[in-house]
Amino acid sequence: MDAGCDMPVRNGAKRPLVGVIDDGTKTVRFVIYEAENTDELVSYQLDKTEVQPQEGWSEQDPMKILHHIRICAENAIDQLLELGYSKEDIVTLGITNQRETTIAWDKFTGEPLHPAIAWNDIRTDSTVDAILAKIPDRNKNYLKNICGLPISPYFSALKMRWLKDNIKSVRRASRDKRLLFGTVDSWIVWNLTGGVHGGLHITDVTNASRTLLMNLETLNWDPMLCRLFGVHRDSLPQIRSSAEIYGVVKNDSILDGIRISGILGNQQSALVGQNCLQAGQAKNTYRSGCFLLYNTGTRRVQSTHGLITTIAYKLGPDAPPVYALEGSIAVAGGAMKFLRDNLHLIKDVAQDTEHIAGQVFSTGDVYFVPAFSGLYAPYWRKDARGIICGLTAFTTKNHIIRAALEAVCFQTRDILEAMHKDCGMPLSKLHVDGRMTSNDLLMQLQADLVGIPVLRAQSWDMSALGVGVVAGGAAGVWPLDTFHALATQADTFLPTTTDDDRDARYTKWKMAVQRSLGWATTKKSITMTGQGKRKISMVTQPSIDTNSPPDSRKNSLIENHILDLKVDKTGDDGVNPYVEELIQYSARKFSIFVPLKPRKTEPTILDDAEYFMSKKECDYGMCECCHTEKKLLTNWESIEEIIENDPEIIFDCDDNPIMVEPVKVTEPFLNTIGFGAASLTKNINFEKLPGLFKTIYNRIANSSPE
Ligand SMILES: Nc1ncnc2c1ncn2[C@@H]1O[C@H](COP(=O)(O)OP(=O)(O)O)[C@@H](O)[C@H]1O
Ligand SMILES: O=P(O)(O)OC[C@H](O)CO
Repeated sequence: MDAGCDMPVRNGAKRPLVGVIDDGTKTVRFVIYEAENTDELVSYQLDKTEVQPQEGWSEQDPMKILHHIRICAENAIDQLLELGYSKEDIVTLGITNQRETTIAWDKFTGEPLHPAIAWNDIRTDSTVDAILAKIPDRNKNYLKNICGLPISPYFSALKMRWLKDNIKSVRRASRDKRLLFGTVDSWIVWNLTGGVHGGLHITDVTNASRTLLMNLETLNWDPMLCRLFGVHRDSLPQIRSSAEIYGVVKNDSILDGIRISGILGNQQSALVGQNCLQAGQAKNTYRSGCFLLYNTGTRRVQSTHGLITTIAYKLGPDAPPVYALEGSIAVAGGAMKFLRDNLHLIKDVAQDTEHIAGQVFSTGDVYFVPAFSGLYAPYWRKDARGIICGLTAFTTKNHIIRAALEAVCFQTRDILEAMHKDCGMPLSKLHVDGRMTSNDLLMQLQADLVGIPVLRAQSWDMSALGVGVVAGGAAGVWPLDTFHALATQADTFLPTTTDDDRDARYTKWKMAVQRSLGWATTKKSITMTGQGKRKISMVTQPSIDTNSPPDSRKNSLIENHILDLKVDKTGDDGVNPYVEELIQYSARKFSIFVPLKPRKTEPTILDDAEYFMSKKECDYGMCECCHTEKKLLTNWESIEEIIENDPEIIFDCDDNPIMVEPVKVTEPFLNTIGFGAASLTKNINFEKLPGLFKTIYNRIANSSPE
């Protein structure tokens, strides 16, 4: 803090103020604290609108996030004025945010290139499969010793990769070196600190550790991971510590001129807010999701039981990183919103859940596994889907709502069991926070179902407090040891069940989880996704039989026909309009996967990196692919093989999609064409080709230049 500042006087105390921006999945808040006082002075909150354009997709409007922050800050500061403070009394700002949610924007215009892809969006399901296909044993934990995370749609690298694969403006921005990627903290800081006029493109270690791209040892972007996921380091933010003065707000908002000195992902922030600053301390935060973090100090513990290793905090550029083991639960409070908005079983989450669920003494043996977007820790099963089981004619909505509350508690037990196995020591008490913890029934159920005391924090919002302390510390107004010395007051809920009771119930929960697994097939048939109609509508000049059903992949093999795969860079800005169409409608199903080098028998991660280096992301002329003639090779033998591998769309080194085009043949049903050095011919039996593929073939064939 600047010495000699004239600080506000309230109740005889002279304390500077710390403002906190808290961008959650469903809400945005602005909170103001007096330094060294853990009670909120004022706060203002707005709900967000989540957009779900397709099943499994979850998007947010990046501009609205900024707008909401602005409104929340203005309203909170209005309240401040009423208390006799002024805006100038806020000496610094901290930012805490939903993690993993990914935004791509244009460095020169500041425009988002796509809505933010939220952390719980599972559109990258098949991207995950494409990556896993090239990893030994399809081992989703293969990268864990580098970045601490399993390969899952949850993490940002998959979302970045999806954006590059699917969104033309993102590819173009990448080609023109205008692309910036970031988690929400980066987006907020860049905009607050000037945006196109020199905004800081930074993130903190805790957020970076959620991308799948940061090396936990070096605390920097890992070159191999960047190549593997096809993300260029130039588009990534600089990784900074969680507590330092990064810069000053430079925009026309009410926050203009205030320093920013703390950034923490919201779960790490809650760990700090709960004062879990010693190795061995843990907290569980119940919000839209639920996240249990266990501080392992400067030791990086690698879980063998489905937990992830993450950075807890790094309190200054020269401070050592502190690590945590995390158990992530995708759906906690989110299940309550589902009961309200989708099933209409309740009207008001806060008032109704406790009241209605409290009218019955048990769930009547009903179990609700809210695996809406798969299951995270410790299962990491993206193929799981939600189930409610054990229904009888006796079941009422009371039982179902109670089962939804219990689901959070059982999932917490799953995590505690894994943590116990990893750390060897069971937790003797559970510190909890988050808005859901205002539900007393939930708290009692939690204690009963895990069998240890549950200690509820005095204030539900530990996420805002955590980064408030950290930002205040970096600005010199909130020494961490003062905070550390504070005993956090808490309500305690003691278990009232026997071990046998709770183990019997837990066994039943595990049975329910088993039933939820494997529900989502990776490749849904066109009928299931409702895409069939849309795809067939692109048929304009069918010249090969298109009557076979579009999803009849089983009969799709043909011999004796030929496709030559080569690059086409015609059309304005280098993108062939048919390629666009392919991308939009069909290419994800039928484009061709193209390793430049023959595959070795045992693929390794380095092969994969090499592949992406050469095809997906090149260093603007420095890599192999720039010298390669743009005709494509594949060693796949059949259309089925292509479909089975669900290949990605292919890009050249300028990030333009590469055309998959049939060769101009004089004899239409030529038997065999050999493999040339720079082109591939494939033998395909058109009799068995699926209708959709024929349509694409014809479309391209008819458009081929003479
Ligand atoms: N009394 C309550 N009982 C059960 N769930 C609640 C209660 N109050 C809020 N919730 C749930 O907790 C979540 C609130 O989280 P919030 O702090 O607004 O989250 P986020 O940061 O995830 O946007 C919502 O999903 C809501 O359904
Ligand atoms: O918005 P929350 O509080 O559910 O937090 C989301 C997490 O940060 C996702 O990892």
